[in-house]
Amino acid sequence: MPVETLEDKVIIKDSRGSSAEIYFFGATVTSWKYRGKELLFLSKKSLLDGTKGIRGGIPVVFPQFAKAADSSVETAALPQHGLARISKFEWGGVSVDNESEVSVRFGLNDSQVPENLRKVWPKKFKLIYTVTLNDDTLKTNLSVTNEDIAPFDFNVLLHTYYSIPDISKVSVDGLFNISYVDKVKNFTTDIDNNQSINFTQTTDRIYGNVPTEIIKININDGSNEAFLLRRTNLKDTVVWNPWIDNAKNMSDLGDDEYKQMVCIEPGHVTDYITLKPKESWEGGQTIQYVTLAIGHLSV
Ligand SMILES: O=P(O)(O)OC[C@H]1O[C@@H](O)[C@H](O)[C@@H](O)[C@@H]1O
Repeated sequence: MPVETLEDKVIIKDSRGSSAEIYFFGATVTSWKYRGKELLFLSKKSLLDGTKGIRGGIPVVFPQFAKAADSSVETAALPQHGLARISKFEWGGVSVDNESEVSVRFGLNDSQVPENLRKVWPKKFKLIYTVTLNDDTLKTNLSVTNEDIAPFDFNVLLHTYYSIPDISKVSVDGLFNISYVDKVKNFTTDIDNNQSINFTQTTDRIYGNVPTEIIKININDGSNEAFLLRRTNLKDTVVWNPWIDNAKNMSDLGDDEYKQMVCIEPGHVTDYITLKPKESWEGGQTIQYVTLAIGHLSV
């Protein structure tokens, strides 16, 4: 059975032994295993009972990234990272199931959103989230449709937590020379002139309008493993690691777990996408896990 639907989640398996698990709560992908090896981080302290957003995997951020800086925008009263990650999606069924690919869908419309959230952002919308597994590649794709009678604005972001052996052995390529807003330095704008990003302290950067085709997350422990991230219609990328002090202050992250995770989050967050009634927007990410020595990639 390549697709197993349980009460709280769906498990998909590909013919070569890769698998993924997706909770209905937030349509959060909580596990992606390449032939048995876990590639996504999920905190041991994460609640999975639908009372709080899941700490790990790939929470879907919609329609607001972080807290809105401008209190006059329509999404300003929503909680941090919006409503999708704390709403229960419905099962949309299997869309592809063949030798090379398994693809499943989840849906969310405004009537399924908790009442308190619907009150503060009373828009009619429909999300369709598609998760596709193909051996070493995971694709997550979101479509947003405006079912209201007036336009609305939204942010979107795929808050991907990669599982890593040690944060000191990770580097990220592909964001060199691109300006970013540094949340750690009071939202100042900066440009990194290091070829790769390395992690030695709290890192919380919003890279805007990233032209790079491939962002590469390298595991520098001699294993020659890397993730190749390709984005569709997601122009911005957030890079986040909470580091020691923030980890200690988070109830759903173990004190040392910051070492085992890095978030590389493709999204559209530096401004809002406006959708007119009946219009749809679509975007997503494709992540390939590579294990061979593939030499220097020019990214
Ligand atoms: O604790 P949350 O709401 O899941 O957010 C986690 C992090 O998410 C990142 O996307 C933000 O840039 C960080 O500022 C934030 O701390």
